[in-house]
Amino acid sequence: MPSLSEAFQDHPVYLHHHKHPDFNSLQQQFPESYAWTQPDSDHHHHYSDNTTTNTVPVIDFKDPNASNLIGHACKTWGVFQLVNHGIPIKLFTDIQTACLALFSLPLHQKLKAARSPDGVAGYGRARISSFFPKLMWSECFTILDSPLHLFLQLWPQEYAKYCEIVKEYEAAMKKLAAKLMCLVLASLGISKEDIKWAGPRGEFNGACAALHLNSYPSCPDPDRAMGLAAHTDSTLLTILHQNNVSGLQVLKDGEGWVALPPLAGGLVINIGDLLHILSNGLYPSVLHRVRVNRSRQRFSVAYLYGPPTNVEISPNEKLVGPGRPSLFQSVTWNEYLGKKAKHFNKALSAVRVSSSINGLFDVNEDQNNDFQVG
Ligand SMILES: C=C1C[C@]23C[C@@]1(O)CC[C@H]2[C@@]12CCC[C@@](C)(C(=O)O1)[C@H]2[C@@H]3C(=O)O
Ligand SMILES: O=C(O)CCC(=O)C(=O)O
Ligand SMILES: [Fe+2]
Repeated sequence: MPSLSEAFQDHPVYLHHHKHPDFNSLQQQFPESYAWTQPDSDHHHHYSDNTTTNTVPVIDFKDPNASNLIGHACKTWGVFQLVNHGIPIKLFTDIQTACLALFSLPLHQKLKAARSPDGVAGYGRARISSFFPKLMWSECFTILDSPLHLFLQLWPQEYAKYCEIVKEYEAAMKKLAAKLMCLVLASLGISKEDIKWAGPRGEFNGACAALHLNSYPSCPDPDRAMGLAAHTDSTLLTILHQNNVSGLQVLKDGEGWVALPPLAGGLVINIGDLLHILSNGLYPSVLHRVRVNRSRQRFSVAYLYGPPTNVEISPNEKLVGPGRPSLFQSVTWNEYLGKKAKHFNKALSAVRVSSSINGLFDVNEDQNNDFQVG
C-alpha cells in the first residue's frame, strides 16, 4: 500500500520564494507580505465575527440519540463540537504542552525538521500557502505515524517524552475516529458491513491519518492578517483540539463566517471531502479558516483521518439509485491529495461526474479559490 508520505511526490510544493517566517522577530512589525487587505479597506466590515445567533451544534457523545444528532449536524453544517467523548483531559494538556515546546524553539532548530517540497511530514507553513499571494500568520508541523526521526532533530535529549505524548494522542484519536465513523455511517443508513475495510467490529484498522500541529502567534495587525486561509480538508473526517483561544470559523450557507468558540475539553469534528464523496454529496465538507488576534497565541491539533491510501472511495451504493445519480468518480486518498495539490479548493469539482462529462464546473466553484478574505 502506498503511504501518505508519497502523496505529494508528483506535486512538490516549493515555498522557497517566501522565506520561512520567524514570528519572534515579527511581533512589533507587520510586513506587507502578510497583509490580506488594505488598511481601512471595506473588507474590515466583513472581518468582525458574524453576529449570527446560529451556532455550530454541540453533541454529547453519551446521548442515546447521538447518531441522529450527528447526522443532522453533518447534513446541515458539516461540522459539530463533541463533548463527553471520554478522552482524558491530560492528553489535551500534554499535546498542547508539546505544541508550546515545539513552536517556541528557535527557528534554526525547527528548520532541522523542515518538511521537504515533495514530503508531508515536518515543520513548515501550510501547504495551501502556494495558492495565495500573501503569507499566512501561522506555522505548522505534520506528523505521520511516528515522529521519532523528526523529534530527534528537534530535541536530541527530550525527544522520547514528546514521542510518547504523540503516540498516546494518535492512539486515542484512532479509536475515537472509528467510533465516529460508525455513527456517521449509521446516520446515512450505511453499516460497517457495507465498508470493506471497516473490519468485523468497525475498528477501521487500516485507516491512515496525519497529525497536524498548528501555531498562530499573536499578531500586531490581526484585522489584516489571515491565520489559515479558507479550505476544506481532504479527509473522511477531522478531529480538532484547540487551546482556549478562539479563531476558527466555518462558512455556513446564507449566514457567512460563524465562529467556533473553544469548549473546555471539547473537540471539533468536521466532515472532509472524502466523506462528502462517500455520502454522494449529502454531507458537505465544511469550508473553514482561522483568524488571529493581537494578544494571545493559539495552538490547534488536527487529526486528519482517512481510509487506507489505496482504497477506492466512491458514493456508497445505498445512496445511489434512480433519481439519485452517483455524483463523484471513485478516487483513492492519495489520488485525491494529488488533485488537491493541483486544484486546491476545486479538487471536489475535479472529481465530480458532471464536470468531467460536460467539461463544466460547479456554479459555486469560483468562490472556492477566491482570494477574498472578508
Ligand atoms: C493528510 C493530509 C491532509 C492535509 C495534507 C496532509 O498530507 C497533511 C496536512 C493536511 C492539511 C492540514 C491543513 C489544511 C490542508 C488543506 C493542508 O494544506 O494540509 C490539509 C490537507 C488536506 O486535508 O488536504
Ligand atoms: O487551527 C484550526 O482551528 C484549524 C486547523 C485546520 O483547519 C487544519 O489543520 O486543517
Ligand atoms: Fe482544516
